[in-house]
Amino acid sequence: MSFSPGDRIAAALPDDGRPVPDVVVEPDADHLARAVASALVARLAAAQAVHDTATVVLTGGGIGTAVLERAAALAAEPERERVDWTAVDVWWGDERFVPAGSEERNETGARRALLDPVGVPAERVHAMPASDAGFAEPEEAAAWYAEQLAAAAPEGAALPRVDVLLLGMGPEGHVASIFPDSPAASDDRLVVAVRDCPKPPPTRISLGFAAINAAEEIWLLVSGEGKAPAVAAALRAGAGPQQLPAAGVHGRRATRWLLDAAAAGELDAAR
Ligand SMILES: O=C(O)[C@H](O)[C@@H](O)[C@H](O)[C@H](O)COP(=O)(O)O
Repeated sequence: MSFSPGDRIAAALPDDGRPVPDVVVEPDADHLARAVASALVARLAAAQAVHDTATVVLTGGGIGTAVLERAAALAAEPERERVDWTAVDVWWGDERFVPAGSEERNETGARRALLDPVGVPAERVHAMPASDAGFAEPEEAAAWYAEQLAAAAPEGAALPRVDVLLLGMGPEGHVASIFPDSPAASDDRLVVAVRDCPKPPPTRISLGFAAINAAEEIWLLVSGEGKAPAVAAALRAGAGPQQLPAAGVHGRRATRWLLDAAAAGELDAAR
């Protein structure tokens, strides 16, 4: 059996005791970005219907930024389901420890693509610190961000409720800035400093697995055939999060792999 665009193949995946991930395949990157943007707006609107506010954790990366651009375009279409962007809290899964405003920062791209066009209020935009924000070391910046998360948590909880946490994935299976066989992959802190990162820039801040996996829903956005082997490996029973961080990602209620056909190209071999 092969997977066609639009197939939902969760039932075909191995059952090794993990929450069964939901896998959705779209024909190409453009369709993927549009589909994820629609789903994101609907999911945040649904969270607002229950809680008044919604919380999303953003990713950098090509497909992640394309999703934000598509979400901003939806906000300009009044007939679409609407999210109240003034009542959305925005956090990040990882960030490059470079000066504010740098094009290398995930924050810079997200502000341009979505946050500024739709008018998310400044007090709801929880950016990870830039390298010129007054922290001498990324470890201090990471500790500060963990404090911000704790301060936003409801009584009795360690973290705020995260409705959707978006992640990209690198071709070797990294998520956020947790790279294969890196110290961050076995660090149980909520937020970690990352040094000597194999993908430039070398110094970063990242949520750890403990914070990532506290999200209600995690959506992994993956496009392109270069990532097909890592997608298949992460969905194979027994994949280890140290060697393949994407395999260590499990949302509390849902883990959704949102793929284009090229990224899904080796899923047959995963079964
Ligand atoms: O800082 C980073 O490198 C990103 O946060 C990273 O996790 C990214 O999301 C993936 O590498 C996918 O990136 P692409 O979609 O651009 O391949």
